[in-house]
Amino acid sequence: MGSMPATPRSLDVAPYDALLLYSFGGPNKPEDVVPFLRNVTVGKGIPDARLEEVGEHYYGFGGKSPINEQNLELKAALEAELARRGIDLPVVWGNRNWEPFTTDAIDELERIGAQRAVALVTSAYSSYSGCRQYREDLAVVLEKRGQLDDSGSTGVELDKIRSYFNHPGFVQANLDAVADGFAELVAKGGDPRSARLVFVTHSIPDTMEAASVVSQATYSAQHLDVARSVVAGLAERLGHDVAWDLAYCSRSGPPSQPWLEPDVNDHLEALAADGVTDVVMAPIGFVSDHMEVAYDLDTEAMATAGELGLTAVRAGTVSTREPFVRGLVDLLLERAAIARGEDVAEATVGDLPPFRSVCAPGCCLRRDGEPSGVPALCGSGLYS
Ligand SMILES: CC1=C(CCC(=O)O)c2cc3nc(cc4[nH]c(cc5[nH]c(cc1n2)c(C)c5CCC(=O)O)c(CCC(=O)O)c4C)C(CCC(=O)O)=C3C
Ligand SMILES: [Fe+2]
Repeated sequence: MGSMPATPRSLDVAPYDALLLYSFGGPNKPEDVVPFLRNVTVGKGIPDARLEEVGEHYYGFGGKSPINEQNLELKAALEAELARRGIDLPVVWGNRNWEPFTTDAIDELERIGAQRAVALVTSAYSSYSGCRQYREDLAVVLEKRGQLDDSGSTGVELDKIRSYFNHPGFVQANLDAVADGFAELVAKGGDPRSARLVFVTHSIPDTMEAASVVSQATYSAQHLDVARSVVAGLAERLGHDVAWDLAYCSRSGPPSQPWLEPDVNDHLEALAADGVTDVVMAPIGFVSDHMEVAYDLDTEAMATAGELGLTAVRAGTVSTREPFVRGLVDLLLERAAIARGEDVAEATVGDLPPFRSVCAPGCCLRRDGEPSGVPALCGSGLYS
């Protein structure tokens, strides 16, 4: 992966007095599934048939998503890494769509006396779904609590760590996971030289993809950048090149609405038709093995691969891999230095710049040129 930029030297987290680990949330038991799906889809125009289908995915796993336990593991790993470096900073966990909800997390920040916290969202890429929606939910919840005015929060102040898809820690952890995936393929009797590496991420509507360019490069371009970095590192480790593609999973929305393609199942079919026999799927779009991975990849895409007679392996997500967790703490220190007005080197790998710590006007809207009218924190203005 070439030269790795040095980690920030200062261990100063001022002006922050808490880290908010901010995630999507998921159901813990069957009775949670419908209310959770209602929270996720309010005002989104997702067809009922799709919702029933997604509900079945959750019921198939006992009505419980693995995402909450995975976030607790990440929280524990972050706490351990902070302690290892001698950094004293409480970590508070909250979710947009399930318990502990955003408002619970803000209660907790108030309880511990936090004045200014920094949010780390469990989405590495920038788009409406991975960036602005998190920022909007923070603002809307503060507004409901009567803690928002034109200048932002009147309670605990909240900043955000930049989209970290091209941070060395995230890329390194993905490279390690893909290399492990290739080792598993070999153990299964596959041929790493002829295997196809299929990077996978969550599909989004084409309109959301187009709007995501304001954040410095589109959602798909961000993934291609990570993919190229991982492929370069993998070729070094394996001693030969590997052919690769980017495919998408978890499409929803009406069929009339175009979303990013190819779908991973269609893509596996096309590969098999082309004579490919071995595949490694790498879910670089997700930070842990939550339901999109457990169902859409491990259940559905693996079944497709089986029907096609492919030897297939699903590589791991970054989850609590050491380079990822270390990188997140580096990003926290970087963000703190930026908040203090210091000149910091923002580490990246690949061809794209470090993404902004304070989102630009019009960044990551749902659709191009359509301001939502919904306030959002951590940007250049509450309604920009
Ligand atoms: C880019 C992206 C990420 C990655 C970034 C990030 O991690 O944030 C992500 C993550 C996740 N998506 C998740 C679940 C769902 N996403 C849905 C719907 C949608 N996702 C979208 C995009 C994304 N989603 C979009 C454009 C929609 C259409 C509606 C809308 O415009 O918002 C729906 C509704 C039903 C359906 O349509 O599938 C569900 C249930 C879970 C929880 C999994 C668990 O429980 O383990 C997680 C981590
Ligand atoms: Fe989603």
